[in-house]
Amino acid sequence: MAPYTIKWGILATGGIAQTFTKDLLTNPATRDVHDVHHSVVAAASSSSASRAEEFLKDVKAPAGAKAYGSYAELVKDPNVEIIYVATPHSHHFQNTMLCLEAGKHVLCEKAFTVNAAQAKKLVETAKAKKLFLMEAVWTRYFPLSIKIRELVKDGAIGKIHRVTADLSLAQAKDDGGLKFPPENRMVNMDLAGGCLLDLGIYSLTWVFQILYHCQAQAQREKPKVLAAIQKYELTGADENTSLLLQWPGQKTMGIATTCMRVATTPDGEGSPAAGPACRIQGTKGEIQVIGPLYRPQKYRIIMVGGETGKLEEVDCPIPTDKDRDGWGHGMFWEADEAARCIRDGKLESDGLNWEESVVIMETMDEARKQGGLKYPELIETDVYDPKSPLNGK
Ligand SMILES: NC(=O)C1=CN([C@@H]2O[C@H](COP(=O)(O)OP(=O)(O)OC[C@H]3O[C@@H](n4cnc5c(N)ncnc54)[C@H](OP(=O)(O)O)[C@@H]3O)[C@@H](O)[C@H]2O)C=CC1
Ligand SMILES: O=C1OC[C@@H](O)[C@H](O)[C@H]1O
Repeated sequence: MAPYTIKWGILATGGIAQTFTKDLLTNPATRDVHDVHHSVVAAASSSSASRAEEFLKDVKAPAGAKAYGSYAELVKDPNVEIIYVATPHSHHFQNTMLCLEAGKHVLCEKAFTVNAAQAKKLVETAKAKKLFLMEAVWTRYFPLSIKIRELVKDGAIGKIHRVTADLSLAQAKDDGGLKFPPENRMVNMDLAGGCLLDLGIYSLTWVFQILYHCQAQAQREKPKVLAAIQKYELTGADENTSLLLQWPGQKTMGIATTCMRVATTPDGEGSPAAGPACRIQGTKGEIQVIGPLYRPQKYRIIMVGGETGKLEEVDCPIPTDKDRDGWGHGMFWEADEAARCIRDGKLESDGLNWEESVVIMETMDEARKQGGLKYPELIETDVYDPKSPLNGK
C-alpha cells in the first residue's frame, strides 16, 4: 500500500526550522518507516519572501514549494495541511492560533506556550475546530524513550520512587555574565527566554514521562511543586532553576533541574564520565539515561543486588540518510507521529496528550510564581489577536 503523505508548511526559518525540515525530507525507509511520508509544500518567513526562498533552497525542498514573506499568507495556502511552528516561545500562542483559525493542523515547538492559560486556549480551539495539535517534544517519540517507558510500565526495575533529571549548559563567562548576548532568545524576556522554558522542559519531560505518563490515566494526579529560581542580572530571565515535584498518592518524587552556568556533563555532550543526565530509581533497579536529555542515545540498567560494576548498556543511535547528505537528527519520529494521528483522525497524540502538556505548563507556571518570574503582558496574554506584532506583518 502507498504510504500516507502529509503536506507540511513551515512557519519561521530559524535554526530548528531548518533541522526539522531536513528531517522531514529524509527517506522514511532509513528509519524503517514505510506507512507515512512527508512533503514540504511551503515555508514562510516574517522578514521576507526571499528569506523563505533561501530557506527552501538550503533544505533542498522540492521544486514547487511556495515561499511566503508573511505567516498570514502561509496559513491561507490551501495546499498546506499541517504547519510546524518554529518561532520563539513568546510567539507560539499567537502563531498557533493563527494557524488553527485558518483550519490548519499544528505541530508547535516546545515550550508549548508561555503559560497554561494560553495552552488551554489552544486546546479548546483545536478541539472545537477538530484539528490535530501537538507540542513538539521530539524526545518523547524516540525509540529510546518508548523503550524506557515500556520497561517502567512492565515493572522491569520494580516500583519507581524517584526520578532525577538535569539539562544544563555551561554558558558562564569569566566576567559574571552569560555567553548569550542579552537580545538572544535564550535570555531575552520579550521572547520568553530563560532556562526553564527552553531547557527545563526536557528535565520535566523525563520526570513526567515516567512519574505521570506511565500511570494509568485515571490515576494521574497533578504534582505538588516546590521551586527555586535564580535570575540573570542583565535581563531578568531565569538562569538556574530547580523544581521538586511530589506525587503523594504514588509515593514518588521528581527532581528537575536546569541551568545555564554549569553543564550536565562538563566533559562534553553525552559523556558518561560525569554520570547520567536522568536516573529512574525503582525498588529492583535503576535506569540511567546518558546524553543530553533532548537527544539521548544510550541508556543503562543497573539491577539491585547485581554484580558490582556490571551494567547492561543499550545504544539507540539516530539513523541518517546517506542519500541526503547524512541528514537525520531525530526529529522525524515526532513528524511521523503527527502524520499517523492525522491519517487516523486523531486530534491529539498519546505520546504527549493535551492534558499532559497543560499540566506541565501549570507546573512551570507554579515554579515561575514561586520564583517571581513574569514575562511582558504582550506575550503572557491569552487573548488571541491576529494582528498581534507576534504574528508579523
Ligand atoms: N526541539 C529542539 O531540539 C529545539 C527546539 N527549539 C525551539 O524552537 C523554537 C525556535 O528556536 P530556534 O530555531 O533556535 O530560534 P531561532 O532564533 O534560530 O529562530 C526563530 C525564528 O523565529 C522567527 N521569529 C519571528 N519573530 C521573531 C523575533 N521577534 N525574534 C526572533 N525570531 C523571530 C524568525 O524566523 P522568520 O524571520 O523566518 O520569521 C526566526 O528565525 C523555540 O521554541 C525553541 O525552544 C530550539 C532549538 C532546538
Ligand atoms: O530544544 C532545545 O534543545 C537543544 C538546546 O540547545 C536548545 O537551546 C533548546 O531550545
